[in-house]
Amino acid sequence: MQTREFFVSAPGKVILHGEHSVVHGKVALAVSLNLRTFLRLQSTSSGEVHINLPNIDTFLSWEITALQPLLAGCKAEQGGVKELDADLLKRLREFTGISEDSTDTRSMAVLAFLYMYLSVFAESLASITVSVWSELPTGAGLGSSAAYNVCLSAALLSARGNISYPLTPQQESARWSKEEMELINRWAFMGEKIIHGNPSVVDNAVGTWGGFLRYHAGNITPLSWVPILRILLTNTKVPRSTKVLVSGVKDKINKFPSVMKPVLESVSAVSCACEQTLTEMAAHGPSAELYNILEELIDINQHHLNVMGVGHSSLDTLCRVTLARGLHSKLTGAGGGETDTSVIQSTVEELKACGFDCWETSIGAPGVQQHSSAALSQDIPKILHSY
Ligand SMILES: Nc1ncnc2c1ncn2[C@@H]1O[C@H](COP(=O)(O)OP(=O)(O)O)[C@@H](O)[C@H]1O
Ligand SMILES: C[C@@](O)(CCOP(=O)(O)O)CC(=O)O
Ligand SMILES: [Mg+2]
Repeated sequence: MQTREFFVSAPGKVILHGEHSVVHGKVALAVSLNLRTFLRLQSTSSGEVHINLPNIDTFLSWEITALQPLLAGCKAEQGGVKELDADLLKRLREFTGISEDSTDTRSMAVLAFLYMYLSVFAESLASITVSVWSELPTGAGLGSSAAYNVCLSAALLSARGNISYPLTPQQESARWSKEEMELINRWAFMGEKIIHGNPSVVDNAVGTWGGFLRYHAGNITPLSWVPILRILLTNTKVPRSTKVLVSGVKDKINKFPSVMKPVLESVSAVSCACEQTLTEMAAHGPSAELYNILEELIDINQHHLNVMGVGHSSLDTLCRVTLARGLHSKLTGAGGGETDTSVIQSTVEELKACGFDCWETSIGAPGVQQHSSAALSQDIPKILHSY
């Protein structure tokens, strides 16, 4: 390992349309958020691996000699990671005592970290300390798991020497090459598989590449012509697990295939209609009529998501409150919408009175990056250094 300490970050995401149906091969439109997860990796000589996850109050360490036996029989990945190593995952579950049906926040984060660390460093386990802190709420549908996995993947692969450290001494932030980012994305997907069970690739793709993406059946197309959308994010703070929701939708499709398949198809059509409307806005300028179409599509999609069984009474409250002020909302894994200025403040106040967290954020942030410590707001290195 060449560098003693370095920092990386990756953004969260909002899915405009296509959550859940994307898992079943349909079109999704997603955009990165200007809310990021930050990771500090430090090489040490302690003979231990430390992970500090202050957002979820988790601080753990292991002796490398205790981890080494878990690798018995494992082949080191030569960069072409495609499938989860089920045997390694099983040994890790036994070692950590994390059962297969666990969706516990801490357990999932620890399992994803240990799996990636052991796989990437299989040839020679290194003493490192990894600290991760995020601006994203955890488990609120904003892709915190993907931002976490993308950061882990980028940092571990760099530290292992599988990809470069792109930052030069003159730079504040830098990105990896296309090939390196593809590798980051593939390893991040392994982490998503551990946390989500059956993820699409959308969240880790947005965390890796950033910007606005169209995703369909393995093909990622960046969209560069999107008009400015103001997104009012609302976190209803109702705890839920993506893994459980995704598997619930699958059960529903299996139980009522002829009812549910047209719903997935319709969501896909909503994504395409939204994409077409955004293209028209970019070509001819936004108009009230086009914004109206975007709003109607949001309402239609939210109804479809309710049909899939991933709604919640708190989301119904949110939609009711915002609609009373002429705003249209849908969940994004769990929440999103679009707006006009004077109405926002009063809507935010009313949503906060319902017990929800609410904030406006910008979209289209860059994907995974390496940063100099000086380039980060002072608070972030301070938080990451304090563990
Ligand atoms: N900052 C973080 N620190 C530690 N673990 C995290 C962090 N952010 C996300 N995670 C992991 O990701 C999980 C949340 O993933 P998920 O249920 O997919 O929700 P979402 O991705 O919408 O936030 C958490 O339970 C935790 O295991
Ligand atoms: C529901 C889904 O479409 C998005 C999940 O997003 P999040 O983890 O809830 O932020 C699942 C997926 O695409 O893997
Ligand atoms: Mg997630």
